[in-house]
Amino acid sequence: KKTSLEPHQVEEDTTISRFRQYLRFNTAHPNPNYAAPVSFLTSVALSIGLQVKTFEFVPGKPVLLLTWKGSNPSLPSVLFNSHLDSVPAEEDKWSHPPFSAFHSPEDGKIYARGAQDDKCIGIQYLEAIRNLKASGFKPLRTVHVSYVPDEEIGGFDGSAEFVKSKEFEALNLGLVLDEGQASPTDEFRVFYADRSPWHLIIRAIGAPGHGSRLYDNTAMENLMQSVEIITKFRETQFDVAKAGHAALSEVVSVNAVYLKSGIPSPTGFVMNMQPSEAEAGFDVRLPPTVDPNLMREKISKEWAPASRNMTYEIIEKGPLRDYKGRPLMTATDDSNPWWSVFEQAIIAAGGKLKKPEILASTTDTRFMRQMGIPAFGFSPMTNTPILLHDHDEFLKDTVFLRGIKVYEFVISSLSSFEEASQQKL
Ligand code: MET
Ligand SMILES: [Zn+2]
Ligand SMILES: [Zn+2]
Repeated sequence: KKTSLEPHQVEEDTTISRFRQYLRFNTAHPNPNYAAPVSFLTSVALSIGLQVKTFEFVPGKPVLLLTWKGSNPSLPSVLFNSHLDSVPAEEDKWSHPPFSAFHSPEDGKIYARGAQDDKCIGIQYLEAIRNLKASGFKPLRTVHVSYVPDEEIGGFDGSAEFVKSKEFEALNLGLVLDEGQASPTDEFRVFYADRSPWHLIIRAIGAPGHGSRLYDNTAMENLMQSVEIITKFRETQFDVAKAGHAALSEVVSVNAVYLKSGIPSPTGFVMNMQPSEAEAGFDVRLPPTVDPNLMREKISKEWAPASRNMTYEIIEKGPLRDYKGRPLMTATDDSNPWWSVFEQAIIAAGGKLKKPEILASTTDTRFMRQMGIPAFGFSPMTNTPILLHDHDEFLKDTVFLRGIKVYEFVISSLSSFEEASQQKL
């Protein structure tokens, strides 16, 4: 096979075909197909010679666990996690159907919902293990690979159940790797914390009346005042980041995702009636450094004050603190011996590593960190635009294949790490 050509210019690699096969399962919410990808991954895992177990902590929501036993299984093991599910895609706004995994012969881009988030790593883990096995490598520590459901809707029936199980405890984990985010530059990105999501719903009520009247305290007026206050807060946070005082992931983000009011009519809305109820929904993300109680206070006093006939609901999507009450952060200094092993593995793979970051979005690592297990977020995608949850999500074949090489270094280094004393967390 000619190696001077880019992968998309030669007959398609079987590795790429497996990636595309995995991408073609429609795992989008609200009805993700879990059975088919789990059976596909199972057969790939068996062909590599991994042990396979499936758990259903919640019926119909499988957790697939693959195991490559180490020569010293009494040492804490390493887990490589990814999620099976995807967010939906607005198909008519995509250049190629989101579950077709179109592979462009021109530039090697593979288009699919999940190409970056996060089916790439799900296949890369397996291909890296396949290659390591073929090279004769034997891990010292046991390596586990897990595929979990429902991450995109909060992970409550997935990782949250998994980490509470006796099966999870029996894994005796020393370290977890999970998804990260693409890097637009040639530096790899690694994440030591996530922001925690809150779904905030604010509701206003007010006197209804004729659409022509000017009077005080309508539901819409109450709601829109709050929207203005929240927009100002959003600006202050954004300005801190724009001024370079913090990364975007180090401030609180609040983004309106819906506004709901009006009295429906067959042609739209009744226009000459002022509605008596109005509601807005926001995606709020809190960095681990922020005090959630101060945010709660702000919401109740400024964003949805009872004095303006407002109520609110905060739906906390997961834990904010670990089992000892500490913010969910993994150390990236000498206090965490895994850190330098990981860092060295990237360097050995010929990669450059950006300073560790807080992830702007949220992953299942918060459930692992909650248990006191160190976890890094990492998806080896350099020179790639950040397209998670966007239209035309893609990953270039060459980037995907390089990621497998990177994981060969990462998996072999982490699983060979000898240090006997375990990090005390
Ligand atoms: C609703 S929990 C968060 C799930 C998803 N990974 C996100 O960051 O949006
Ligand atoms: Zn993801
Ligand atoms: Zn996602």
